[in-house]
Amino acid sequence: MVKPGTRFRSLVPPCPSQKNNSSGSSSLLFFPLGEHAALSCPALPVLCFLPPWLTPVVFLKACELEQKIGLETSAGRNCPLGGAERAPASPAKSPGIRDKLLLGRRTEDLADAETPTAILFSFCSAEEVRTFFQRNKDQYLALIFEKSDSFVGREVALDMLQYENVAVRRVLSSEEELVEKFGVTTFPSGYLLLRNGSFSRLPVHMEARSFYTYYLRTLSGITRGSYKLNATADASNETNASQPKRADRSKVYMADLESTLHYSLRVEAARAATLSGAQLAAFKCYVATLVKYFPGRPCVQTYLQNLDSWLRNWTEPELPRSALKEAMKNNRDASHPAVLPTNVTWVGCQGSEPHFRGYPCGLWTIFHLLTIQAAQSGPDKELPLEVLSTMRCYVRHFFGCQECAQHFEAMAAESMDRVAGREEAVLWLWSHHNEVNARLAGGDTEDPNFPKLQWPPPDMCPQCHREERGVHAWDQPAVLTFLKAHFSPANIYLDYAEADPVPVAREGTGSRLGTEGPRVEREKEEEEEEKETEGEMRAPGRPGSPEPRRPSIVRLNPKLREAGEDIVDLDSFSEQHFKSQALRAAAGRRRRLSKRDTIALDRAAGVGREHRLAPAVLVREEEEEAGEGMRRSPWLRVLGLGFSRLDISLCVALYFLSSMCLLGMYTFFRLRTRARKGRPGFPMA
Ligand SMILES: Cc1cc2nc3c(=O)[nH]c(=O)nc-3n(C[C@H](O)[C@H](O)[C@H](O)COP(=O)(O)OP(=O)(O)OC[C@H]3O[C@@H](n4cnc5c(N)ncnc54)[C@H](O)[C@@H]3O)c2cc1C
Repeated sequence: MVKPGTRFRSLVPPCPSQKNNSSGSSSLLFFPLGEHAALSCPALPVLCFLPPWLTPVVFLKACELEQKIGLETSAGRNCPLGGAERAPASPAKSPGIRDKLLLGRRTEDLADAETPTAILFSFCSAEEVRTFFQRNKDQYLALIFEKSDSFVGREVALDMLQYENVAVRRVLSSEEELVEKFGVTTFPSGYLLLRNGSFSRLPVHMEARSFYTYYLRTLSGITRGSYKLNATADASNETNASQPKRADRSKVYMADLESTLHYSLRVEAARAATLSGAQLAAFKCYVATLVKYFPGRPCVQTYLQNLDSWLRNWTEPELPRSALKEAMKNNRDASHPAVLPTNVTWVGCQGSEPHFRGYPCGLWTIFHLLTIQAAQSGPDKELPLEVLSTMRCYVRHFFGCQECAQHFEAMAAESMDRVAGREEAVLWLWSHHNEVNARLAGGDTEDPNFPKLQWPPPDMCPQCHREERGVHAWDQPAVLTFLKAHFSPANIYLDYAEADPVPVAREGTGSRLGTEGPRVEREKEEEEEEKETEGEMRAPGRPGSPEPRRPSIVRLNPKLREAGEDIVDLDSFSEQHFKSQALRAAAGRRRRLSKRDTIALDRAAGVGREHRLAPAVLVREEEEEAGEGMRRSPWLRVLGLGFSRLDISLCVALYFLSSMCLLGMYTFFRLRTRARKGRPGFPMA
């Protein structure tokens, strides 16, 4: 449970300015190996040609010298601004050797100016800005104007490294030409340049890292590298059957909620041939909670009430699917029609491709909605776990993604029981959903158009976010207020929902319930019902598709799995992005971007849930393989030099050759001297 005052952990190493004993080099842990090795010590190639006994001395001297040169260069020769603007090097903020080599230099002065390392540890000049779009294909250039002791620019650059079409550069406050050109008056402040030369200030609520990063990531055309590849690979054989719908993410859509209910009740829960024991109890509990708290249209509420009473009357230990199916049919002819639409239409939960989002998104939305409704309709301390326990039971017994269910169960087992009030339950679900978001962010199954953010993002709820000495923190009372408004019946919209079979009654559900979709023929509906509940279960959001829907699971970050319950990792995105970039760089082309780590949610009816771990394991293995270079042998880690295996092998080979060469020369001269000594002298004349 998120307790008041919980600190939200940042996985990106804290700014050196906030650390007391930082070496400042920890952020380099995840650098791509190539750069890492190259930066470890520039003397490496020289060392390879030295005989072993000279190595340590020369190595240390060379590194020392290089370090000095780096600093002197940045202080004077290359930097027209002089030493004044050099990045600080106080002992508390002292950067590591690699940082020192670059810190404070202009990006353009560096031979490897376009590498992440160069970008992060240097600053941008007017000339670089002028020629940027000629040299780069990016659509946007974000400039973070800041003072030399600020780290915001570097942090934002770091956060955005894996994103394409946008570049981030820091500009120092002393770069007069640029400061004047952009009319910068506050530091830090961010500006966005476009290819056509126009620019504007980043419209953020707060001049802080998370606000900049969030804004940049949501710009149109910004993609994460891997997704571009994914999309290209998929483009040829994927067709999105459903029409894209206009959705506003600040709204909740009835079409999503009803589609989710239909799928969960008639497909997911009715998958087993019979329901009994805990499974039957979980189902009854789910329906009863829906009746109590789901703010549905009257026909849907009647439907749920009828089903609930029918279930209450069912006293047999086993409930066969055929009986349940019959009980779950719509009844349009009754004086109070009981109808739960059978068409599946995703609006707010629509993915950019059919295999993204959809049902799991709808399920989260339903349960958030239920926790909020429960919090607003009873004494706070009364049955605080009512909705959360229902969700836990539903997920455990019915949710088609078994691995997801296991993760959720683990989270629930750890802290759900400690929830003592209904509002706390709302926040528990919110924070744990964010934990899941953090774990899945950057994974292959994340919809590129809907990146997994810590929710609500700053533009949806600026007052929910705070920065305390550069570290992100949530304002929980503000979050609660926001959640209550977002998941309120007044914010549920009827766009694309099936026409209400009882139009008169619609008035009761509020003015938001306005627009309507075409009414589905009853026969067609019944046909669909049959299709949905029998035989092969089809994908929601993909009508007629022969393929089962495959919502997917992303492998877990074990580090995050270990994380305590109270921690919400806002910055885990950056960490994950950065790490995955390092892994990609190390693995080169080997990485298969994929649906390989996806598992099928839906399986043949009656079989229940299936759990395919193999693909996830494969990916994990692949990831381990990719990260091999990072897991160096202990003595190398102790040295902390960042040599790759290739470096070491080359060195060993060259050491061996040079030693052999020396030995050969020694033997040759020795033999020659001996031969000379032994040879009789020329007879004297
Ligand atoms: C219980 C459960 C466990 C899951 N576990 C896994 C798993 O282990 N691995 C896996 O690959 N997938 C898992 N999923 C699926 C995954 O969480 C997403 O639902 C899915 O990837 C679709 O993501 P989405 O982008 O639509 O957003 P979702 O995460 O599904 O969110 C849906 C909507 O809820 C809102 N929202 C987002 N975050 C919050 C929040 N913190 N609080 C309140 N509202 C929020 C947003 O409006 C968002 O559009 C799980 C789903 C559920 C329901």
